[in-house]
Amino acid sequence: MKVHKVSSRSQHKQRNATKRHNKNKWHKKVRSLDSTLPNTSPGTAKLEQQIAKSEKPTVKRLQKLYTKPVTFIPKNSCAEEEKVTAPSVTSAHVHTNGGTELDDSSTSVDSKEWSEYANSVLQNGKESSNTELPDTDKQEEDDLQFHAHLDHTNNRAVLVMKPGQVLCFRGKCLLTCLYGHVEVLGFTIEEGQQSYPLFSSPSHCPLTIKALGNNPPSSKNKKEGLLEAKAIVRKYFSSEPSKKLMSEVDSDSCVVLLEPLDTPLTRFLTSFSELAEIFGLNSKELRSQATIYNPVLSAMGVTALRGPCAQGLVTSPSFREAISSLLSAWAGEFDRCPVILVCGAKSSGKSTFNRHLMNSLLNHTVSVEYLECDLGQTEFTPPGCLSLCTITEPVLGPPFTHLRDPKHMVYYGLANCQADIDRYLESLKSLWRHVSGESPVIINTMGWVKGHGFLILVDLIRLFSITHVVQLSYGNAPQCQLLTPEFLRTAHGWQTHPPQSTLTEEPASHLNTQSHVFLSVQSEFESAGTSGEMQHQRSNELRDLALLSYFSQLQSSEPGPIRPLHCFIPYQVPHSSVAIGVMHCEVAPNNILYAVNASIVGLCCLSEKVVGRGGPVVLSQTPVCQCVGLGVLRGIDMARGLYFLVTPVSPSVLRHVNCLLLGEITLPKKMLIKQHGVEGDLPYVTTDYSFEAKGAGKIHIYKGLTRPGL
Ligand SMILES: Nc1ncnc2c1ncn2[C@@H]1O[C@H](COP(=O)(O)OP(=O)(O)OP(=O)(O)O)[C@@H](O)[C@H]1O
Repeated sequence: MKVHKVSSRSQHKQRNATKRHNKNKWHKKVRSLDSTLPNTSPGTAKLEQQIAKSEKPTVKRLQKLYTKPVTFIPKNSCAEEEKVTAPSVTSAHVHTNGGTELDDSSTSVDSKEWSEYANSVLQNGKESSNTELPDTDKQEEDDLQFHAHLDHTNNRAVLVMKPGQVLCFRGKCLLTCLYGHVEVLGFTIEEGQQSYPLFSSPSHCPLTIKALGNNPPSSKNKKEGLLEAKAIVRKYFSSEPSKKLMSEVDSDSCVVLLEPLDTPLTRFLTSFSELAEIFGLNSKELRSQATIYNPVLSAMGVTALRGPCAQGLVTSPSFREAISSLLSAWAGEFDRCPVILVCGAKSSGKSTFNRHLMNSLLNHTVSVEYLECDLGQTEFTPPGCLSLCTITEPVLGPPFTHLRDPKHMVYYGLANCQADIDRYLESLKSLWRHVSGESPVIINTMGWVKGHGFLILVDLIRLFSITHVVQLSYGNAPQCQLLTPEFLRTAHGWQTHPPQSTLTEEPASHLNTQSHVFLSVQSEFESAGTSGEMQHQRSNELRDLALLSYFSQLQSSEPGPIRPLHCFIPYQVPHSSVAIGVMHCEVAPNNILYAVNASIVGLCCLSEKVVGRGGPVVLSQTPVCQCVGLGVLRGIDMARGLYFLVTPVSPSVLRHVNCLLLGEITLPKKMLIKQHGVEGDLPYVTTDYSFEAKGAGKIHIYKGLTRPGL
């Protein structure tokens, strides 16, 4: 897209445009002002350390938010179900494949392919059904049997699990607990609760559903429990479920409903050929034929795993102890809510620990606050953003499946903070001012634990009055000095110094002199400390996934064709109403529009009013201000003095945006190279390329090659 030089004529026209749009500078379908949007935080936020001493929320995690209604099944649907169920596989196959129960109702999803696959699994499997198994093997084989029954009419399946049974899987589905309770990534899902989306992607370790059985102190006896469980299973089928399935139901069973999961996000991601298997198996699982043949689960989008690939989350004793003492810290008496900082070297398992901790806390409280300090591997926002989120729902998948609207966010614009540590810390301080102090706070940190990265950790502990430090390590020696209270007494940070130190630059009263509880966690999972090498595991791929996830919000919630970026009607905003700034490098003011065009920009709110004199308003310094989301500046009209911007941010919030910040976070190449439904030349992409062109850049394709010497 062309960017013209600013001319006085265009400036004049643009002044008129500004007048016309004086009130609604964001022109599209601007609705009423959202009065709930808080004011911009000033650039140099003063540190507010003390969280008010406050009451713990007495409400436990909401239960019975809504019970999933049992779908009405028309009377004649039995006949229909019978029609689609043609037995094609004998039960002998089922047992020899070590773990699949094939109810007769499930055979419609069976096929020759499946039978062949089943046989191939059989050859690699351990035993056949008529071989005498030692008791432990029998137990194992038994545990691998997933008793699931498919309801064709409603395209859903009921799975009966016995207490302690674990289903480790790849794929995605919607899970509702119908009877008993199950645990997924630390979160307990009980009968009567809402449905939860589960995503198990090869980008991360597989998810597991663990049956916890029924609550023992029940008012019902065993027999009543059994009858209740059976009645629940029956309710979900139009005809009597198979005898085999019913015989598995017991008073202490767990009964879950599984449904396929299809959302704008999953449709958008899988529309890219490279991401077609984003919820499939990883190469190791494929190679080791780690799947359990179960057509009912497969029909719901779930592939059960077995053997070494079915370990799921590995929790070492220190991992479990840390979680348990943090839960006790929340349950016990305290003057201040626990503020938990989780740190460790790259790929030591910080984010996974955080997810487990967050979910475990959500079993006991309605919300957890999450301060994101990791610019590269963000949990709830696009990369390059620092944020404070209030989390009320469990996170049951990788970050790109659970982006949330943050309570407050600052766009830093880079995937690491080395270039400007002070701006990084000022941004975090400005976010910290919005911590409520009524919920436990989890602080996620970067994997940069050496040199300046380590000094930043020391600062964070002091600045945010951390009550608990969880430090993850792997191997025989810790990757950096342990951040114990004793060490903190004399340690220097980037901005802070030990309180007694004569070198201190800030008054000691501003610093946390309280001590923290130190919890050391030894990560014992196989790949601890090694960056993911498999597809979808590399940091840059995960960042792209987060961005794709963010922009998937533009897609329609109804199934239909995927729409490329240029198909969305852009907002138009006058040059003079929004300031523009480049954060990651020096760009001459004359070239700034070349730089921002066709780029991702942070949509930010400056506290002072932006009034231009016609032409673009260029910032000379990078402000620390609130960011409400990201957008793609898809065009600039110099003649009319307008920016054209595509964003999923709602118009009511956009009205507060008066600053566009450009950083180093770029659009995923996939979004430019694979534009759906475009015939002929792809917008923004050319092969007729001149290195001389201003604002142009070559698309680098990452081939996953390791640099020599690494
Ligand atoms: N306890 C665990 N058991 C099994 N796998 C794990 C465990 N913890 C982490 N992993 C896996 O290791 C990889 C890296 O984990 P994670 O993203 O949690 O590490 P991190 O320290 O947050 O990484 P980064 O420094 O890049 O942010 C992921 O694939 C994750 O699924």
